Amino acid sequence: MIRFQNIHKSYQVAGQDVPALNGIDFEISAGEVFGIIGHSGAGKSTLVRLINLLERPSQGQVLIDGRDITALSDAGLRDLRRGIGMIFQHFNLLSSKTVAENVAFPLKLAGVSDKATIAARVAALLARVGLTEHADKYPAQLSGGQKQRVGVARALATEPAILLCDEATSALDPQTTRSVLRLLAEINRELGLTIVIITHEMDVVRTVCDRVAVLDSGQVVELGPVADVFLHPRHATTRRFVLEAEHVDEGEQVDDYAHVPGRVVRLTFKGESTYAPVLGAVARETGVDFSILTGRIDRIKDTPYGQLTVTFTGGNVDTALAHLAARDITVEVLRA
Ligand SMILES: Nc1ncnc2c1ncn2[C@@H]1O[C@H](COP(=O)(O)OP(=O)(O)OP(=O)(O)O)[C@@H](O)[C@H]1O
Repeated sequence: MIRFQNIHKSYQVAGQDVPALNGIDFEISAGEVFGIIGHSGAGKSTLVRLINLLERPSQGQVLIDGRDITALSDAGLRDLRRGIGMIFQHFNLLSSKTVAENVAFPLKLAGVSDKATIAARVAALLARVGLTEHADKYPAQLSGGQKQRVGVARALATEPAILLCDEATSALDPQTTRSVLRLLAEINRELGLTIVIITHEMDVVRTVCDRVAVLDSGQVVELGPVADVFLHPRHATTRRFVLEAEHVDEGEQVDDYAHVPGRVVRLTFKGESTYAPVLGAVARETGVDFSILTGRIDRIKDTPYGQLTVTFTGGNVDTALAHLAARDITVEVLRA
C-alpha cells in the first residue's frame, strides 16, 4: 500500500517557492490500478515521482507498506527503487542498445551477472510483452507501441511490486493505446502488481483503472471508484474531463433540448440493468411516451454501463421516474 500523508511540495525557482502539491492525503491499495488525472501543471508528475523519491516532499510523508520512505538510507533507497518500475511517455530507451540489451540493462544494474540467468529472464519478459521476434532490433526500428512494450518489459525486469506509468500512452494512437492498456491490465491481473497511471485522458482511466484521483492545482478534488467518478462527477474539473471524453458540448445540448417538449431526464444504467428492456416496460406501466435524445452504452473496465438522455411526455411521469429508480437506474432531471 502507498500512503501519501499530508504532502506539500514546492519547487524553488529563482529564489521563489512555486507550489506544486498542496495537502495530498490518500492511499493506493496493493494490487489496484490507480489513475491520477489532471490538466497540465496540476502536479501529476510531481506526485508520482514522490513514490520512488525522484522528488522529495517539502512536508509530509510517503509510506509504502507502512514504511516512511523519506527516512530511508541510500542503500534502502536503492532497494526501494528496485521494487518500483516506471514507464514514460517518450519511452526513454537506449538507442544504441538492442531490445534485449535494453531489457537486460536494469538486471545488470541490480548486480545480476550470470549471462544465462539474464538471457532467460529477458526471453521471458519479451514473451510476456509479445516482442520475442524483435529481440535483436534497435529502438529506431520499432513502432511507438512496440517501444512502449520494451519499456514495460524493462520496467518489469527487477520484478517490482509497483509500476508507475507517466503519460505512458500519450504519444500513441488510440488503437495502440488500447493494446498497451490491455497489456497493463493483464500484468496487473497475472502478477498482482500495483499500477499507478497518470494521464490527462479520461478514456485511459475508464479502460483500465479501478479507482481514480482527480488532481487540480496540487489538490485532490475528487477520488473514488472509476464508475462512481465517471458516471456521477461532482467537481467541475471532473465534469470537464468526462464531457471531453464523451465529446459532449453541454451548451449545444441545452440549445437542442430547448425545442423538445416534456421532462428531460438523464438515466444511468450500470451492470446487468444496462441491457434490460426497462424503458419500454415502464412506459407501458405508466402510460408515458418517451423519446431518446442522446445515448451510449460502453464499459468502465469490466462493467457495462449505459447513459441515456430521454424526454418523457404524457401519462404519469413522476410514477415512471419512481419505477425507473426502483429498478436501480439513476435518474437525474435535467429539465423539469
Ligand atoms: N523541476 C521543477 N522546477 C520548478 N517547477 C516545477 C518543476 N517540476 C514541476 N514544476 C512546477 O510544478 C507544477 C506541477 O508540475 P507537474 O509537472 O507535477 O504537473 P503535471 O500535472 O504532471 O503537468 P504535465 O502534464 O504538464 O506534466 C507546475 O506548476 C510546474 O511548473
